Amino acid sequence: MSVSPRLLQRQRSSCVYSSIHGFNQDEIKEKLQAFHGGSIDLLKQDSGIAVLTINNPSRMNAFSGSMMIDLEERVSQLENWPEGKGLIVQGAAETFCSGSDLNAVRAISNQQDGMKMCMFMQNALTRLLRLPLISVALVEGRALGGGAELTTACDFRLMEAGSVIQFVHKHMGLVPGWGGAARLVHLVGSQNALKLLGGAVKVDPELGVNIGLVDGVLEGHQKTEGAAPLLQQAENWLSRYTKGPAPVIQAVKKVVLSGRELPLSEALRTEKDIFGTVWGAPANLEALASKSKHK
Ligand SMILES: CCCC(=O)SCCNC(=O)CCNC(=O)[C@H](O)C(C)(C)COP(=O)(O)OP(=O)(O)OC[C@H]1O[C@@H](n2cnc3c(N)ncnc32)[C@H](O)[C@@H]1OP(=O)(O)O
Repeated sequence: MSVSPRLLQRQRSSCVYSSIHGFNQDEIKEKLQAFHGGSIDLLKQDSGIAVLTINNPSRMNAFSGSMMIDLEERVSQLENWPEGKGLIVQGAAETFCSGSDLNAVRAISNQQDGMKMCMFMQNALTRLLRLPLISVALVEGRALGGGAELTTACDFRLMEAGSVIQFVHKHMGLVPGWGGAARLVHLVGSQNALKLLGGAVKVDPELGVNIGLVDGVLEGHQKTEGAAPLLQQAENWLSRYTKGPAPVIQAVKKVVLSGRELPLSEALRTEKDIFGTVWGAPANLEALASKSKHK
């Protein structure tokens, strides 16, 4: 698939690492490709809500090398989706993700490869978080290690009753490397982040809600009679934020993102630019026309 120069430029500006940091994406992709298995599947729906599925059930949806490459490609597709409004990230076969595939980790356990994989995944997950879509991680079963980090690359987290998010890195002699620690501190504050990482705490839905990591708890559809399928519950939850025209929803995400990531003056200037894309645009004119009392 050929990528347009504008899209390439947008991708680069969303990345943390580029050639000036000694990062060569093609080189690490070649290495990761050797560790195959599983896939990352993308379904773009007419509703403007896409579903991204981490699919490697025989390994509890652990990330193989080829799945890391898949993820980056799916993010590229989502960056180039003008009709998009929302995104749900889920795991296949009733569990979320057990982190990186330990077989692949063993094979690239040298310092150099580890750093390259780390930069590749930080770039991919930063681009995921910076998509102009409102995103939700739907946690069913377990989100462990890199799987827990992946949940923090979404705007919101929903947990099924009985599910667990656990930063198990300490047990592996590691710390998060996919950007999960930095994002966790933003989400729950440094005190709570230190507790979760230092204690490799099992976060259940109740604890998750209490510390502000989790935004909603869904009924387990297999345990609760009459409960809707989890994905349906997640789509219903998300739809309150994605109702309306795509350019407006994307603008909402962009102003919040710039407020979150940029120094105030820069965020204000960015907000002005984004405001300029919706002011006088069709949705704005239609809304004005419907207010007949104020003509
Ligand atoms: C910067 C990123 C850092 C990281 O992500 S490091 C990786 C962190 N993740 C982990 O340490 C999780 C390791 N897995 C486990 O603790 C357990 O498998 C887990 C997820 C609690 C499930 O336990 P059980 O329900 O008892 O099932 P099980 O152990 O028999 O697992 C079923 C099959 O899945 C495999 N699996 C699970 N997690 C994996 C992983 N991360 N990499 C590779 N394979 C993995 C496991 O080996 C087993 O396979 P098999 O049936 O024995 O062939």
